[in-house]
Amino acid sequence: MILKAVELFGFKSFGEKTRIEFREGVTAIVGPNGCGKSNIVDAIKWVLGEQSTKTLRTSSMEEVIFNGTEDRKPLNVAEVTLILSNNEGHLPLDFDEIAIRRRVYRSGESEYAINNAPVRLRDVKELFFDTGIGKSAYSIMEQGKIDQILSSRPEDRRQIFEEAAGITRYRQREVEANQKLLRTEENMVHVESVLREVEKRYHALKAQAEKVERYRALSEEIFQIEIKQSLLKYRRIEKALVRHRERLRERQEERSRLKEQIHRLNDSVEDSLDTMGSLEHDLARYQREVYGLEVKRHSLSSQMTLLSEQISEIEGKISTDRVREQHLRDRLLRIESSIVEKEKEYERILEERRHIQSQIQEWEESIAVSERQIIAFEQEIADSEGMIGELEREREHLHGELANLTEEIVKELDEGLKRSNFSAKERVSLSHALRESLDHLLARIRHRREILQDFKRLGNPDPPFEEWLEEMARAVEQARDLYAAYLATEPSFLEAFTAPEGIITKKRAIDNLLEDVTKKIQSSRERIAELQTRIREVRTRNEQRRKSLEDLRLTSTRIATQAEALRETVNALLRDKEETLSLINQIQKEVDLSNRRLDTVKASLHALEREQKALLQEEASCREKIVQIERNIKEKNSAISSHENEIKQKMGELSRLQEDVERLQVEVARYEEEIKGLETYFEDQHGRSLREFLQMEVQENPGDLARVLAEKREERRRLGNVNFMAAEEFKDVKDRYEFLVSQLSDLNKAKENLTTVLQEIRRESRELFLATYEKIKVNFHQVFRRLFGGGRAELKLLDPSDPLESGIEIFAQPPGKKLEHIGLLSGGERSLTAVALLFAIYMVKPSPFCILDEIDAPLDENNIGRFVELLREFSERSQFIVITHNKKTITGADNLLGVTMEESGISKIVTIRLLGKEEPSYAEDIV
Ligand SMILES: Nc1ncnc2c1ncn2[C@@H]1O[C@H](COP(=O)(O)OP(=O)(O)OP(=O)(O)O)[C@@H](O)[C@H]1O
Repeated sequence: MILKAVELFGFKSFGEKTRIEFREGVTAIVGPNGCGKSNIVDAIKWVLGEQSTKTLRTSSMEEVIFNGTEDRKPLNVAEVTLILSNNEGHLPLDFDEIAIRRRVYRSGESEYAINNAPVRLRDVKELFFDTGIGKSAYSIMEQGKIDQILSSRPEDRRQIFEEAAGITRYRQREVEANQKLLRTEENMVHVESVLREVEKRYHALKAQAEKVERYRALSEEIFQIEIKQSLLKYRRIEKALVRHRERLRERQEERSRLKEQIHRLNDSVEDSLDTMGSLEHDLARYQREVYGLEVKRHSLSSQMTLLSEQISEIEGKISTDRVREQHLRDRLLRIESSIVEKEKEYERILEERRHIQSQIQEWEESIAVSERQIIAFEQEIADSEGMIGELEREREHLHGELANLTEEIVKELDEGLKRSNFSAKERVSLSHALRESLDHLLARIRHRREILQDFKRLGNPDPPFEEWLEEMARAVEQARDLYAAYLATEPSFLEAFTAPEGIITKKRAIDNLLEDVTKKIQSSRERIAELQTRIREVRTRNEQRRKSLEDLRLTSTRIATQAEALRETVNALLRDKEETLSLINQIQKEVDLSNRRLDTVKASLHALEREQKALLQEEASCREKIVQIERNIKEKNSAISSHENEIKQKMGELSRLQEDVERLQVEVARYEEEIKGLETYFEDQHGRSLREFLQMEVQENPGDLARVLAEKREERRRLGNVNFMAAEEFKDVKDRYEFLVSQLSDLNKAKENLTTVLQEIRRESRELFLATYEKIKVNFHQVFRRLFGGGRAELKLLDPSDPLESGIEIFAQPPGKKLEHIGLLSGGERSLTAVALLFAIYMVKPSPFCILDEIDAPLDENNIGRFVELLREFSERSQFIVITHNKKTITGADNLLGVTMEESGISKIVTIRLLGKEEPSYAEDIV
């Protein structure tokens, strides 16, 4: 984390909006006295939550707002923003850059914001817990702070040690826990005092409530006994009522049953009289029926004889028809087999005809193809003849051109020869001379060879070669001269003749064209002759095809006639078949008809037989019924007289029952009236219905109940006056009392928890503090020796038994001096000692950035050197912003910021980066 920038507006001398950018390493802020350097430090402290006006060097918080100058009006708001880079996550916020802003208005309103979101001062403080940064931490060191470190009160030094130990957070938690503990104890005291009050009332009301309780219990018991007494009476009457009702119901049922029986007997007598009437009527009817049935039976017998004769006649006709039908079926089989035969023959002929037809079609198609071929050949002949005409016209034209060209060649040749003085005579004589010379040379060579052979034969070893060669060379020279003279006679213009664009070349081209044209004419004529031969051939073939076609057509016609005749034969056979089939059908119909008639006649005969049988049965049954009816009439007569006797007896019984029923009805009404009276009395007495308690069981006897009731009533009377409100009041007080007791117990538990937490915090704080303190102690001695070039320094806990409260004493022994309490050191020595302590702390817990405001002022040249060296060393780990007037410190810085007051009373920032290189003179001026 580094401090990237500070933006100020309206803060002290920064009346204009100013942004001060910081970089890593050591930055020196320089400028004349009173130009506003320390105001920058104040601004940073202010944003970090400084509330002390003394530390801010003002008398009130509004004084930090720009007060105006002679030329500028005062402002109403002061605002400072710190911009920190949080790439390494030192601060517990998930942002790479954090902007913390504080604003104060003249009205006194103040506000904080982190990344533009409004926050509380507490949030800002918590953000920097244990980072070494903060209004009272060690990241900002100024003369006042040096004094604080070295002040005579050892307790004041503790804070920076605690910050380095990282126990600020624990301190905060401890304070909070202590506050909570205090609040808990206060609450306990309060709860206890209220509880005491409530407890007194609780006991007083408890006794009254118990009396009310007893009174209510007795009343309830009395009520219960009274219910039981009433229930016993109620049940007694009810029992009698039920018994009487049951008896009444029995008598009524008996009466109904008797009435029913009498009614049934009357009905039965009436039914018997009705039955008698109908029986006599039936008897007469059956006697008439028997007579009728005898007559019917005789007529049926004569009909049945007639039908049997008809059946024999029909059966004879059916057998004759069946013989006829068989004859016809044999004939039909014969006809069908000849139809199949003829159909096959017909199919074969048709197949043959189809075959011939397809042949005819093929011949016709090939004749048509040949005709088209002839037409194509004739067309090609016509085209070739047209082309021959054109070629002949071209040949004629080329002949004309050739004649003209030949004339031109002759003319040009003559002119060329004339121009070149060509002499044919001279050329011929030179060619003769050349030939002669060469012949002469050849003859000489042959001659010398013969001489050489003679020399060899004669054995003369030395022929005159030199002489011969001399002679030969002369002869060759002569021939060469002649040849040169011959070449000189050749006319030079001939070359132009034979050149590619020369006239001879043109002639050759025309010759070639003529040859081409002649060849083309020749080949076209050959093609015409060939085509004519092919046309003749094709026509001859077509003639033969036409003849074959004619034969095929004749055969086809003949086959068609045969097919027609066969079709006729088949049709005749089919007609014959139809006729035979219809005859067979007719016979079958007749047979069916005869069969149906036979069935009908047989059915009629059977029906008559059945009818005859039925008549016999009916006659028998009628006779049986007559006997039965006569017996029934007798029985009915005796039943009627018995029923009439029974009715008389039952009527006597019925009048006795009627008297019983009327008496019981009077009894039941009396018991019902008694129950109603009991219920009304109970309701009047208790305001509740007795019916609510009908299910209740009563074990006791009436005597016991009466005795207990008298006792309970006496006890209740003895209770005297009762405060019925006491019970309700007691309930409220009891709830409150119990609530307070439970609260007190909760508070006790909370107190115990807080005490444990506090012990834990103190234990951890103590361990952390001691570990850090020991490290700082060792570092302090080492850094001191470096800064002083020797000597000794020590830290001491004033009360080692309570390190969290103990003051810290500093002892220092500069080289060559005695170990002394720091109060006795010189100003410079004190500053150097404080710086040593500061760096010793940094070694344990480096603060991410550190601001030193003129802490080098009291140091001499030697000490400044060592201070700057240490500063540079530590700048590897932390960012240092140093306000200084010292040139050595300035020279040791990486960056320079100048503060000026170009306009009186308004601070302005000038950035000077490379001191002594880019703008040395300006830096010097500012310093
Ligand atoms: N509220 C304010 N409005 C305007 N100017 C103010 C206000 N408060 C302080 N100043 C001016 O700020 C200046 C003091 O600035 P500061 O103490 O930062 O100077 P410095 O550069 O640290 O000086 P030195 O080097 O002497 O310590 C004074 O001129 C004072 O008038």
